Amino acid sequence: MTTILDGKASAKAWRAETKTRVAQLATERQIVPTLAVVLVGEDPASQIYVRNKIKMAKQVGIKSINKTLPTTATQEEVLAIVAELNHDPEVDGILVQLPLPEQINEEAVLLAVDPKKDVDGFHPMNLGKLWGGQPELVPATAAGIMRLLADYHIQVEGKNVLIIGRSLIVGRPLAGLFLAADATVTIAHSHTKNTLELARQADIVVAAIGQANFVTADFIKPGAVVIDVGTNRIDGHLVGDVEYATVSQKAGFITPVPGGVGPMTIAALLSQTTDLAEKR
Ligand SMILES: NC(=O)C1=CN([C@@H]2O[C@H](COP(=O)(O)OP(=O)(O)OC[C@H]3O[C@@H](n4cnc5c(N)ncnc54)[C@H](OP(=O)(O)O)[C@@H]3O)[C@@H](O)[C@H]2O)C=CC1
Ligand SMILES: Nc1nc(=O)c2c([nH]1)NC[C@@H]1CN(c3ccc(C(=O)N[C@@H](CCC(=O)O)C(=O)O)cc3)C=[N+]21
Repeated sequence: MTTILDGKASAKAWRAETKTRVAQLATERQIVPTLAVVLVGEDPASQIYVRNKIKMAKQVGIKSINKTLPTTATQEEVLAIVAELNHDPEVDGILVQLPLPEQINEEAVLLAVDPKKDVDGFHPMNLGKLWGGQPELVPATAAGIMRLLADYHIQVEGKNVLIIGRSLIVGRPLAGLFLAADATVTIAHSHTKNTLELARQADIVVAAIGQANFVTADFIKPGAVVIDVGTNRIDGHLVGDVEYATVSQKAGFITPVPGGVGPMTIAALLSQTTDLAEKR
């Protein structure tokens, strides 16, 4: 029997906790947690994220500020907006949607975000803290995945974890969190020669690749935990990186897409924005 890791339900419970904290900030300190989102261009996964994020923020009482720029925006324009948000005392968290269009230097933009407002945890200082074993501001997808595992009482300590994908948004920070939680972590990427063999030995497999149905039942040890981060649009449908129909027959636990990691990402972001507002 496979247990479906219901990210939608878990995220709902987490948002309810956040909502209580937001209400407390309003009554006790007249503070409204505020999240600023910078979106440059029209990346489809980013558009899904931004749309859901705005809706959920509203639901818990967090104020959203949206800065949307065309695909043709210059680096100076993006940096000017980041500087403005850094200096705005009402803004608790700043999130720059990735990927950025190619004319913009991603590293320079992420470095420009005030590390104290870096709600996405992408600033080198926050990534350094995470890799140093002292996580503070943690990328939302990674934080959301760890919370989902905890909600289902899935033990991480001593487990063999394979993360497929090494992006700044998902693979790298998640590896840092699993390591901090005492798992044995392997990261596979496009140069890895034996991803299939590595996956077959893993107790927990995380797919963060961006290719529909990449992970098939062949990859999975019976009873393993499968976390599907992929958000691929195929003929107007959202599908993950895992071939759900077959893998769900073999796995012990699996996240669906939609309704798995996505909602947890948003819940994590709202919780972390509230953490920052509490520190004002
Ligand atoms: N649900 C959510 O909350 C979120 C969902 N996503 C989704 O997750 C997916 C991944 O996103 P993101 O991490 O940003 O993607 P990136 O494109 O930045 O990274 C993809 C990673 O997959 C690796 N990869 C590509 N092909 C293979 C292969 N054949 N074997 C092993 N590894 C491979 C790449 O390796 P290399 O480094 O060598 O190129 C890279 O590290 C996307 O579908 C995205 O939309 C992303 C963030 C949050
Ligand atoms: N700086 C930055 N941080 C990110 O975390 C980031 C990013 N940039 N760029 C884009 C990717 C993608 N991403 C998603 C988050 C939630 C859903 C989500 O809510 N998914 C719902 C979709 C439901 C629907 O269909 O609307 C679900 O899976 O159930 C999707 C995608 C975050 N990313």
